Amino acid sequence: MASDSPARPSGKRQDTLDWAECFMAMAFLAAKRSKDPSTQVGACIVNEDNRIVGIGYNGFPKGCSDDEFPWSKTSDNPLETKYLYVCHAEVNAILNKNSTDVRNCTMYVALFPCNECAKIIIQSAIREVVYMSDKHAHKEHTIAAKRMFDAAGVRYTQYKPPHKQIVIDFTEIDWDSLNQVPATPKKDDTVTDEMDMRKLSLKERL
Ligand SMILES: Nc1ccn([C@H]2C[C@H](O)[C@@H](COP(=O)(O)O)O2)c(=O)n1
Ligand SMILES: [Zn+2]
Repeated sequence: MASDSPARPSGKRQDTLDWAECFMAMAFLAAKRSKDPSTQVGACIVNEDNRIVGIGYNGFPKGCSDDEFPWSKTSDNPLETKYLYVCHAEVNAILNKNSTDVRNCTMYVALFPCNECAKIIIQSAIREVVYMSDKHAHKEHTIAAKRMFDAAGVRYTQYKPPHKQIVIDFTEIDWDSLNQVPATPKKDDTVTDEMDMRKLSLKERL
């Protein structure tokens, strides 16, 4: 009798993330890099073989310092708000692509794309957008984006996550070995190795 007979399950893990959950989680993880104090958006582009070909989050363009450009939402002077400078997550994900193009790909994104991103999504031949939140559905930029997606044949579907949270636990694999510091360094010891520095600060916290 074959060992992988349906009558005898192989014993594989059942509680893995499915593709959609995994890619949406990647988008949310990328969003953690955003310096925007009010809204952090991430996007993850996946090809037809379920390979990730681009990831991005909202932020200022290269060379435009996060510390110098404004993060405000409002100001008497529009030049002092973030809106004139920030690159949206969707555009960054497309620009960050590690393949020739993103033709026929699917974009997973935390927030429904605006009209400007929709134009770029369409022109780059992305075929599907899977989004989590549609909180700006009533706004013109979303209505215009949907109008363009409908005309261009880009499908968009809201993702309903099966779980409210996914926990990433750094202690799962080998936390103990990180905490094994060979010897307690004396106060005046010079620690040069980056990992040793981490061990030290971990140990200090214990
Ligand atoms: N689909 C979207 C929508 C928005 N963003 C970015 C642009 C801003 O950094 C932020 C929105 O700021 P708020 O007006 O909520 O303070 O999110 C994006 O990347 N993709
Ligand atoms: Zn946008």
